Amino acid sequence: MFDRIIPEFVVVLQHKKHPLKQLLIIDDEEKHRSLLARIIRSEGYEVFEAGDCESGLKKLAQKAINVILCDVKLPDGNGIDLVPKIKERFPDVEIILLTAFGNISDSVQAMKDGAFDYIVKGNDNDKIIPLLSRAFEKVELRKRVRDLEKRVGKKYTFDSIIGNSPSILKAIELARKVSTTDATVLLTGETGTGKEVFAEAIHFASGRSNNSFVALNCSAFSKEILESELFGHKQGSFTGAIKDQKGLIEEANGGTLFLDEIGEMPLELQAKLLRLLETSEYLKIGDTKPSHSNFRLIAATNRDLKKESEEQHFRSDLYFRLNVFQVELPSLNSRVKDIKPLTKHFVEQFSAKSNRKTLGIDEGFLEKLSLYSWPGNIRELKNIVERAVILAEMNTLTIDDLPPEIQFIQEQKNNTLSAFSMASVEKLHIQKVLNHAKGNKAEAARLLEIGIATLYRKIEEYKL
Ligand SMILES: Nc1ncnc2c1ncn2[C@@H]1O[C@H](COP(=O)(O)OP(=O)(O)OP(=O)(O)O)[C@@H](O)[C@H]1O
Repeated sequence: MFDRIIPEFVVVLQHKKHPLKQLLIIDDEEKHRSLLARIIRSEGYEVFEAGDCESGLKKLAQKAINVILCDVKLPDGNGIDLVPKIKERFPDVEIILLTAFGNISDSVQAMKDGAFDYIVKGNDNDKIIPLLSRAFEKVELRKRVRDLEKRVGKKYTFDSIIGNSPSILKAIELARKVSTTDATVLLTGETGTGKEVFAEAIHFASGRSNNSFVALNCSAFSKEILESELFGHKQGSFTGAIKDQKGLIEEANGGTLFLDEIGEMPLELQAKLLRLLETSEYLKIGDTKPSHSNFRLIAATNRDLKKESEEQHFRSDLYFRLNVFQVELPSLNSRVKDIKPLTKHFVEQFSAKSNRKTLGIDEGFLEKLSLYSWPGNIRELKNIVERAVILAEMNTLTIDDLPPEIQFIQEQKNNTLSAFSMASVEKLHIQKVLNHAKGNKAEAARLLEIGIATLYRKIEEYKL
C-alpha cells in the first residue's frame, strides 16, 4: 500500500532526525508493518513493532513509547477497544488508528475515547508523517507543561521557609543578606535540612530571579555523565554524542547554578570547576574553543568540607573558593519547637493534595514527634506526615497514624532514666530493698515505709 510513497519520504525526510522519539506500530500485516516502520525510521524515529494487541501491550510496558500507530483489525482484538485500555495504563501515550474506509465512524468514536487521530489506510499515506510529528509535539508539550508546573510549584522564597527558632532565623537572615550580591554561597547542614529550599530562596530574592535556577546533584551521576551534564559536549566527542548538547553551566547563564552534594564531585571535575570560577571560561567536551557563562554559584554539602580537604578528598583551593559565605542550616532535632509549625504546614499541604478538609492534629501526635531524633530532618518529617494523612481514618491525626518506630523510641526514652535523676536513685533503692527482702513485697514496703499499693505502682513504673 505504501510502495507509491516510499521514495519521496526517504529523500525528503531522511535528514530530519528526531532522536529519542519512540513509536510503536501494532499491525498484523507484516509486509505493511515493516514497510511503514522503514519509512518512519528514515525520519529519525525509533520504531518498535508488534503483530497483535497482547504483544503491543507488552512492548508498551517495556519501552518508553510516546506514540502508537495501531491497526483497527487485529488477530486477538480490535484497535478501537485497545484505545481506552492503553489510555488507562499509559495516559501520556498518543494513539493514531489505521482504519479501513468502512470503519471511519468507529475511529471517530475512538477519538472520543482519547485516540489522537485516525488515518484511512491507502488514502492518507501522505498525512502520516505530519500527523506523527503533531502527535509527538503534543507529547512534548505536555511534558514541558508538567516540568513548568513542577518548577512553579516548587518556587521557594524566604517567606515560605517555616521556623521561628533562633538558629533558623539566623540562617534566614544571613541568606537574605547575601542573596542580593553575586557572592558564591556554601550551604551546609545534614541531609533534608532544606539546603535546596534555601538555594531557591536566595535565587528568587536575587537580581537573577528572572533567569534560570539550574540544580544538579553531584552524587547522582558517574564522572562521565556529570561532566557532560555540567559542561555540555560537541557532536561526536564520544560514542552516543549524536548532537551538540548544552551543559547546565550554559543553561544557568544569567541565573544561578546550584550544585548539591558538591563533596561528591570527582577531583578531576573539581579542577575544571575551579578554573571556570576563576576565569568564567570552560571547555565543552570535544570542543577546542572556550565557552563563557555568567552564573552565580550556590553549592551545598552535608560533609565537613574543611576536614575533607585536609584529608585530600576535596581540593582545598576549591574549598576556599566556595567558602566565601557559608550558611549553616540547623538540624531538626536542634530546633524541636519548629516541629509543630512544620507539621501543621505539611498537614495542610497533604490534606489539600488528597482533596480532604485540613485534618486536625492531636497533641499526643505532636508530642511523639518531638521525642524522635529525626536523622532525615525535614524531609523525613514531611514523609511521615504524608503517610499519616493517607492513613488517617478520622478528621484528626493521632498516635496510631505514626510509624511504629516513633512510638517505640518514645517508650525507650521513658524507660531510660538519666543516671542523675531522682527517679533513677529511687529505682535503685527500691531494687536494693526488694533484694534485701528476698522479693517479699510486704516486707519491702514495710522497710521502705510506703504502702504496698505504692510499691506495686513503683515496680510497674520502673519495670522491676
Ligand atoms: N523550612 C522549610 N519549610 C518547608 N519545607 C521545607 C523546609 N525546609 C525543607 N523543606 C522540605 O524538606 C524537604 C527537604 O529539603 P531539601 O531538599 O531542601 O533538603 P536538602 O538539605 O537539600 O537535602 P539533601 O542534603 O538530602 O539534598 C523538601 O521536600 C522541602 O520541600
